[in-house]
Amino acid sequence: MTAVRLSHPHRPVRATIPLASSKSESNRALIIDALTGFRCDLTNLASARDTQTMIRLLKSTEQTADVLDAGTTMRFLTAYFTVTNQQKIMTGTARMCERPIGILVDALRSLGADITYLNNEGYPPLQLNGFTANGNSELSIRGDVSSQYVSALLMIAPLLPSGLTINLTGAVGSRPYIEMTIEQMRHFGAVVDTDWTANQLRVQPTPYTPQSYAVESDWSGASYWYSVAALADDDTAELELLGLKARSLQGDSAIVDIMRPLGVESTFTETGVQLTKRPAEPTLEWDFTNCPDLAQTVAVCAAMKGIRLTLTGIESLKIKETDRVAALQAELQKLGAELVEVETNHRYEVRRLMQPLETLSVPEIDTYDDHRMAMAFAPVAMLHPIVIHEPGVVAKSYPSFWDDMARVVTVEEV
Ligand SMILES: O=C(O)C1=C[C@@H](OP(=O)(O)O)[C@@H](O)[C@H](O)C1
Ligand SMILES: C=C(OP(=O)(O)O)C(=O)O
Repeated sequence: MTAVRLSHPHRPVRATIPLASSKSESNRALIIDALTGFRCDLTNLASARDTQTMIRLLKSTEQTADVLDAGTTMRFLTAYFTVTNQQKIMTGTARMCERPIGILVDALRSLGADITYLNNEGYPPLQLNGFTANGNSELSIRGDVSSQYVSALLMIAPLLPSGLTINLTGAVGSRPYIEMTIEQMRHFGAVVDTDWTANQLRVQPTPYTPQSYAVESDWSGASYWYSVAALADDDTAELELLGLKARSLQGDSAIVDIMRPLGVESTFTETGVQLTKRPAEPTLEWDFTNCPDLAQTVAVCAAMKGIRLTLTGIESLKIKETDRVAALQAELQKLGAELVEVETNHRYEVRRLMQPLETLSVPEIDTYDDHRMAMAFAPVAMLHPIVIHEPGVVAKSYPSFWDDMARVVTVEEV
């Protein structure tokens, strides 16, 4: 399928959305399960390609582990194969080989890993040549590039002879993902102390104990439904999102607070969360340091509602599945909007050019091999027909996205 055309919101806008399970929770649970010798009972694991790839590679006896475009799978498996002394070649898509990994490799080397770069220094592909713990039990690591390096080190730390103390230097981005890792580790019996004033994390050499674990629905995937509700031109719109909890390990549950001023009220029920409409506010400023995966959803939604949005904390978007800042800049223009850097200290604004929607032709959105570009722009269909190219990209995190979308709009292959 090369494109889908989305149009004609169903009236009234009323639907129950099954959602996908969280790939972030799934991939952590799978690594920890592997470190217990596969003795845990994991339920509701994600159907996301990133998680299915993790499952496949954990079981594979092949020497090359191709993670495709899955960042967590690359970073977590690099640490896992290292600590379990498996000699592997770690590789992925062309884009994965442009996503930095040197900070994690340096940290693993400082613990006794023998790792070589097969192509460019600091980037996959990597060759893992073996591991002999050298007794080092403390390291410092930058916290402002990717939290996935920190999560990867934390999860293997209970297996190190003296545990591990991690000192995070500089600003810490995506901290809720580090906290998710720690909470899941504790669930499986790890002993982790945190001192967030000193940005120090201490893991004792206490082995994991096998437990059961049920993965929650994915809050990042839920964000697209918040945008659908915000853009619905129907004050009675009601969406029920299944399997989400008010007390979540996922930092992207911040979408509840972000979307209130954009016109969406959340009510938690026994089965998930109910979205209803409320009046929107004319401006919003949000720091996405803790929830970078929400930035695209909120930028497109604000652009379509004519809300002036100021975004900070989006620097890490440049090293994700694509340069998401550049991709947003190019594609928002097709909606008569723009994303501009207003100050050099990474402060951006989304501005909607006051072009009436009716005068837009049907925008054709390019997706840059990025699932979140496809899903962030899809809710535009609540107000104006839209074509999304390469819709298959959603498989990375939310393979059933278009089936769920067909519950609220007409989805046609074109
Ligand atoms: O640990 C995780 O599960 C993730 C951490 C975040 O990455 P960064 O830490 O690189 O920002 C996020 O963008 C990614 O989708 C998933
Ligand atoms: C950035 C993402 O994933 P990863 O870094 O795990 O590839 C994402 O899912 O938006």
